[in-house]
Amino acid sequence: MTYKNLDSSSAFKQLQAMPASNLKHVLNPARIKTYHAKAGGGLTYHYGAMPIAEEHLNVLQQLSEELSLTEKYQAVVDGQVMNTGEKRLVLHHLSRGQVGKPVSADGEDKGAFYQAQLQKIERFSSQVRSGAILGSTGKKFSTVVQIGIGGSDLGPRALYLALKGWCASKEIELIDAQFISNVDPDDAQAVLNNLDLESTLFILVSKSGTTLETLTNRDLVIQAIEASGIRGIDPAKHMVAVTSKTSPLATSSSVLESFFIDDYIGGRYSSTSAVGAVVLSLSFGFDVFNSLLDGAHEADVLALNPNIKENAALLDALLGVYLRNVLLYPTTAILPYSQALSRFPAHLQQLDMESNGKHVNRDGLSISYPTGPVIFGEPGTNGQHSFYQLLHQGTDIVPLQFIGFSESQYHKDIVVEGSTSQEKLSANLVAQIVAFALGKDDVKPNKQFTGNRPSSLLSARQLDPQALGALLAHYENKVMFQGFIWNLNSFDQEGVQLGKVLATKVLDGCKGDEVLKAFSELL
Ligand SMILES: O=P(O)(O)OC[C@H]1O[C@H](O)[C@H](O)[C@@H](O)[C@@H]1O
Repeated sequence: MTYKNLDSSSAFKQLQAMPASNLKHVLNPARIKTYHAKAGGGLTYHYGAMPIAEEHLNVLQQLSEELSLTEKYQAVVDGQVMNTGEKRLVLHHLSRGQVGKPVSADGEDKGAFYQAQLQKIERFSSQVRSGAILGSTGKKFSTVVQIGIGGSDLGPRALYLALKGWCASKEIELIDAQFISNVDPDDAQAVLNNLDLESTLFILVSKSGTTLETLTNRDLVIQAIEASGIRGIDPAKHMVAVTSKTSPLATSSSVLESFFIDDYIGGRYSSTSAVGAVVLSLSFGFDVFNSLLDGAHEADVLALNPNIKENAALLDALLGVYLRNVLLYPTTAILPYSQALSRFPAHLQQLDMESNGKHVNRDGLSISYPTGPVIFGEPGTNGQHSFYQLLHQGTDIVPLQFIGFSESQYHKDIVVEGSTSQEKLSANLVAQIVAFALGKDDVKPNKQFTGNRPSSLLSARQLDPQALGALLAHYENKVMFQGFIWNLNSFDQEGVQLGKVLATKVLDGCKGDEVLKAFSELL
């Protein structure tokens, strides 16, 4: 298996020498019907509006082989140490099914460990949902509140919002979930204001068990419960923990129950582990969460295929690198035409930018080509009335990743002027792809659309648990493959440490650091 920097790849040099296809000339119905690949969970990845032709795809296939991309993925799922910075295995795929060989570490079978945690979560969540486990004053739990930040917040929150409507439409009994993440006390207070504490279960989630924001919010919540004056209420009976066995939280006796993850699942990859399992199983029931795992596993299996035309995540990764490293586009927008995916772009921001926002390769050596793009996004059509102006006519070209579904979740809709709202939503999505690709001439310069602006589309019939699981895994695998292409270690995040260290110094009175002191006096 070869590890080398992208700029030493002969396929990459070949790609750089090839002119891009102009979408204004190549986009046609036949191409749209041909350029797609299955992405699992009923999802399809469409790449007809990418500025490439068969020649580019052939060279991208060579690039994939030259850089041993699927072999590296195989090494991940077989349990090799692929997080080189922290010398750890990378096992998030195993949290939703076995893709490679059985993996043992720390003297245990890791697949069995994740399964055992899932079984424990299944039991606990069904006992809470049935009322077999009650709050300390005898009330049934009707709300759960996840306290966590980063990967312990963004993914689970995005998935909760994504499935709430689908579950309601299936008449699945919902336990409402809320989230506290920011150390800004107003975040916790805004959630606490509307809670009936007697029927609330808090889920304290921190893999490390040391994150300042999360521990502070835990204390804030405990104090609020103690100060509530509710007779007989016991904070310990209203809190569960999700953490790693080695964390300081693991031995805490002040929780009702603990669920475990381990150091081999990074925070931003932890939505399919206990980090997402507890809140989603409590809210929707374990079966819904299990279907999400099935969709993710299906996408993981597809991602092993060495044929890039049959491997949506790999192809998306390669096309993304083409846009970033050959055409030198610095950003990517995530545009879900689904209100339920309102927090999905925020999750992808962490997933992508914390994984691949790196300037040294996996061996710690400087690299001289661009790596991860800036990721941002909002649901359509809202974004159309906001930042799409720049996307259509700005001086930077921003590659676009559309996500869309032909059916709504609730199936409640109205016909106005001959079309349903869902049809209007889909029509807008299609219109945008074509407008970006083909543009429009006009005698007035300010009304001209230059076009040739690339996009892709991930689509499915409906945003259901399988499609959502596959969507999540698609992006995790895309980011992983891009990390391999850039020769990065995508699984550590040293870039977030400096700010944490300096914030501690500020809290300690800056200890001789004049600049920190000067700034801290401003607030
Ligand atoms: O789950 P925790 O250990 O509390 O970590 C929460 C988050 O904080 C860190 O600063 C990392 O940048 C994130 O990757 C992580 O997800």
